[in-house]
Amino acid sequence: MPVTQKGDRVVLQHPKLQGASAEILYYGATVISWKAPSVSGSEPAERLFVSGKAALDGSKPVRGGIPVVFPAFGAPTHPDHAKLSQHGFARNNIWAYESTVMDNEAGVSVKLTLDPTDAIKARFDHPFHLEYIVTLAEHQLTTDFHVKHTGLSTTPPFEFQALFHNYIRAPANDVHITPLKGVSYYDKTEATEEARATPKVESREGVDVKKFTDFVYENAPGKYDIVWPSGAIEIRTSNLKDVVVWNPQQETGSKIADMEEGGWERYVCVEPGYVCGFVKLEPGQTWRGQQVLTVKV
Ligand SMILES: O=P(O)(O)OC[C@H]1O[C@H](O)[C@H](O)[C@@H](O)[C@@H]1O
Repeated sequence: MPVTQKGDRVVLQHPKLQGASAEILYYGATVISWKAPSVSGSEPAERLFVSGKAALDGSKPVRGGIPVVFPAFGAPTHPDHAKLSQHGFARNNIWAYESTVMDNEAGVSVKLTLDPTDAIKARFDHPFHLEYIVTLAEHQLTTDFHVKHTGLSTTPPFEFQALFHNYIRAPANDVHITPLKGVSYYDKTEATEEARATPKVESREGVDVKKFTDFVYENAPGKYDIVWPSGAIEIRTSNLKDVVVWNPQQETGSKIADMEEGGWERYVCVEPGYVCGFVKLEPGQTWRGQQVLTVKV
């Protein structure tokens, strides 16, 4: 069966390619596994990092995979988001499985949804409907995030940020991310609020994460290559103008309670999103953000 619903997750299996699969937890609609073969046709291998200490039981957001960040990135900055926790509520609420959207020789695709609960309304009282479509193809995983304003025409618009927090499994000390040269970014590792709010310009041809990195690139190219000696992943995006590159290295990684020992050496987070400024959604409108992850080697 290409789509199997289990207790806490839905599992996608490629209809033709034995072992190519994806697993999505209902908690947070978090993709916690994506297995894809290399281009040369090797056995499908895990492409995402999930910490061995990650909670998968819904007690806290998953440390790894692809958490969905909505409606606020980081500590909320919008007055309307003041009651929300870091990265918002999409990643720590239970989504509903809606349907299998596609099931053919090319791949398989499912849709999950999230609507306001009383607990969400107490912190973010806006009429919305979220849809998340995850598509598994031979060397690809696509995630589509749709935000709909479901209010009547007289309802005020609402504002949000959105981001796919990809933990890409890769040897962190050997990765390079391109092409970000010349792109402005905010450096969240700076000690003062003023320095964090002052844009810098990326001067490197290929960005590495050999030291603690938490950079928010604004108006980035939208297509990124993450390359290391034995592998490469491409991320193509639509409607996601910014990208965050994060790796805590030992300096801050060792302080993260649910990070496995040395985990920071095994991934790089390359996170496309709309996080500088806010999307403003009018009643009846739907906003769509998409990424396509492709194994290139
Ligand atoms: O620990 P979390 O809430 O999952 O956040 C993990 C990381 O997410 C993003 O990459 C942010 O830019 C980082 O500042 C943050 O540390």
